[in-house]
Order: sequence, then structure tokens, then C-alpha cells
Amino acid sequence: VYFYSGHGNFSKEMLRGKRVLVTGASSGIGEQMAYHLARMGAHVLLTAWTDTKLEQVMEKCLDLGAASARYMSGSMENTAFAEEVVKEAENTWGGLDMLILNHIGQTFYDFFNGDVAHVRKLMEINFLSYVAMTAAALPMLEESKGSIVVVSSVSGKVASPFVAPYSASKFALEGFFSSLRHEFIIKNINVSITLCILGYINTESAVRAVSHAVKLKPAPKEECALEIIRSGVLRQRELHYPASTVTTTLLLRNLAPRLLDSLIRSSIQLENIKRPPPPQGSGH
Ligand SMILES: NC(=O)C1=CN([C@@H]2O[C@H](COP(=O)(O)OP(=O)(O)OC[C@H]3O[C@@H](n4cnc5c(N)ncnc54)[C@H](OP(=O)(O)O)[C@@H]3O)[C@@H](O)[C@H]2O)C=CC1
Ligand SMILES: C[C@H](CCC(=O)NCCS(=O)(=O)O)[C@H]1CC[C@H]2[C@@H]3C(=O)C[C@@H]4C[C@H](O)CC[C@]4(C)[C@H]3CC[C@]12C
Repeated sequence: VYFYSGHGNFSKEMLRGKRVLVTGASSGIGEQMAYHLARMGAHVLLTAWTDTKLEQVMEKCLDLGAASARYMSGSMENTAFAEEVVKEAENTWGGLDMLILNHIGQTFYDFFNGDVAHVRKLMEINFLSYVAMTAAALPMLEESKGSIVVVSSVSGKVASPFVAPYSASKFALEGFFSSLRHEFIIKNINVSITLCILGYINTESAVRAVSHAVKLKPAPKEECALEIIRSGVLRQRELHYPASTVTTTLLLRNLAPRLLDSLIRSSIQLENIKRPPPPQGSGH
């Protein structure tokens, strides 16, 4: 059973005929969300970078029972493309019920190397495109009293080493969407915002990037994807998945931050992180 900030009865029937836009849908958690939504009979619009992968996911969605399935490939580094995807939903469906913001740009699990351009690029892909899609989709979501689902991470709540650019983009999501949620309540805008705080998940790209260093056992992407959809449909404020590690981490963050920091560092095989050369002329 996974922790929710609220409670409610979820039925897969709730998604039947619903119009759902999923980003980062060509692999990993996004791909699994697409398949769950298809099994539930939703209309899906899938987006990611690589169209060959997207086409395969779309075909499988149709086989699994999607009410309809379409895709658009392109880079979310360009907010114009982000807005085009939302326009496609409007042109295709005349509206939108759920916006699932999930994609991330390629990054590294390593010491920050001073590459400011990489930080800027990741802020564009992982944060600004989420803002652009939300702004473009809001009129449709207000009309449908729909939901915004923001896929984030423990990295967006608690600092860890070796993920500085990625973590910055996830913290930005927390600040922006939590503030926006206040404004929706003040303005009586009936659009829910669900922040999904995820721990380590067994997607190919995550395992490829960190399995040499992160001692933790990753949680299953299929179950993670279903919990994200469930929390969005139930209009939960936050999803913590897996609840055991995420909720404990957040409790420790407030109660014993130094202990948490040392536990985080001890959960990493530091000897497997290649160390950068010392700065020129350094005394040590
Ligand atoms: N896996 C994990 O351990 C965790 C994941 N999360 C979050 O879950 C979400 C999904 O992660 P995960 O499934 O592992 O990621 P994957 O690497 O499996 O998928 C990333 C997706 O983003 C797309 N993408 C990459 N670059 C771009 C770009 N420039 N423009 C548009 N789309 C792009 C990829 O498309 P393509 O393949 O075509 O390039 C792919 O569909 C992310 O928000 C991540 O932060 C949070 C905590 C833990
Ligand atoms: C380094 C991972 C990102 C890999 C990548 O570049 N994917 C891009 C998509 S592409 O290949 O298609 O271009 C990180 C993705 C998820 C991170 C993990 C996470 O968010 C949960 C933990 C958070 C904690 O603060 C640090 C450890 C994490 C396991 C963290 C590690 C880095 C990721 C796997």
C-alpha cells in the first residue's frame, strides 16, 4: 500500500474515454503509464524525443485497448515544441483531462564539473517545458476540471551528491507547482496538481546511470506508473513512491538533517564514483 496525502476509491473505469497527454512516454515510467492508460481505455497523446520508440509504444497502446493513441516527437528543450504538443491535444480532442509531465533530459550521476550550459539545458528540459505546457493547457484543464501530474523525485526535496543539475530542476518543480496550487485554490480554479516524489525506480536509463554506485534496490517501474496515475485521478496533493523510503527520508529531513545527510552518503559506493582531477595548483 502506498502513502497518499489523501484517500479515495480508485477505479480503472475512471480513465475510460479520458484525454491524457503523457510526456517522456517512449521509455521507462512514461512508457508504462501509457500502457496502463491504454488498458483503462483512455485517449492518449504521447510525446518524447525519438519517434521510432514512440511509434512502437503507440502501436502497443492500441493493442492494449486505448480509445485512441497518437504521438508527437521533438525536443522539450524548445518550449515552442512543448506548446505545439498541447495544441495537438486541442486540435485532436477539443480538450484535455490530464496532463502528465514526466520527461527529463540526459544528465550524469557525477561531481558537478562546472558546466553551466548543462544546468541551463536541464532547466529548460526538466522545468521550463513543464511550465510552458501547463500555461498552454490550463484553459482546457479549467474547462474539464482536470489534473496536472508532475513527476518529480526525492532529489527535488532532499539534497544528494552527484545530481546537482538534475536536483536543481526538480526543486524548481516543487517551488513552481506548489505555489501554483495555492493560486488555484485562491482563484477557485478546480484543477488538481499532484507532485509525484519518487525514489529509485528500475528504469533502464536510471539503472544504467547509477547501479555501479547506488546500493539501494530500485522499485518496479510498472507499479510506480500505476501509482502515479492513481494519485492523479484521486487528485492527491503528493505521491510518495516507494512510500517506505520516501516518507522516511522526508521525516528525517526535518527531524535529523545531519543524520540523513550521512545516511545518503553511506548509501553510495563512493569508491565507484570517478574523482575529478584536483584543481590546478591545489595544495592538496
Ligand atoms: N528512474 C528513477 O529512478 C527515477 C525517475 N524519476 C522521474 O521519473 C521520470 C521518468 O524517469 P525515467 O522513466 O527513469 O526516464 P527515462 O530515461 O526512462 O525516460 C526519459 C524520457 O524523456 C524523454 N526525453 C529525454 N530527453 C528529452 C528531450 N530533450 N525532449 C523530450 N523528451 C525527452 C525520453 O525520450 P527519448 O528516449 O525518445 O529520448 C524518454 O521518453 C523523470 O521525471 C524522472 O526524474 C524520479 C525519481 C527516480
Ligand atoms: C542519472 C539519472 C538520469 C539518467 C538520464 O540521463 N536519463 C535521461 C533520459 S534519456 O537517457 O532518455 O535522455 C537520474 C534519473 C533519476 C535519478 C534518481 C532519482 O531521482 C531518485 C534518487 C534521488 C536521490 O536524490 C539520488 C539518487 C536517485 C536514485 C537518483 C539518481 C540519478 C537518477 C537515476
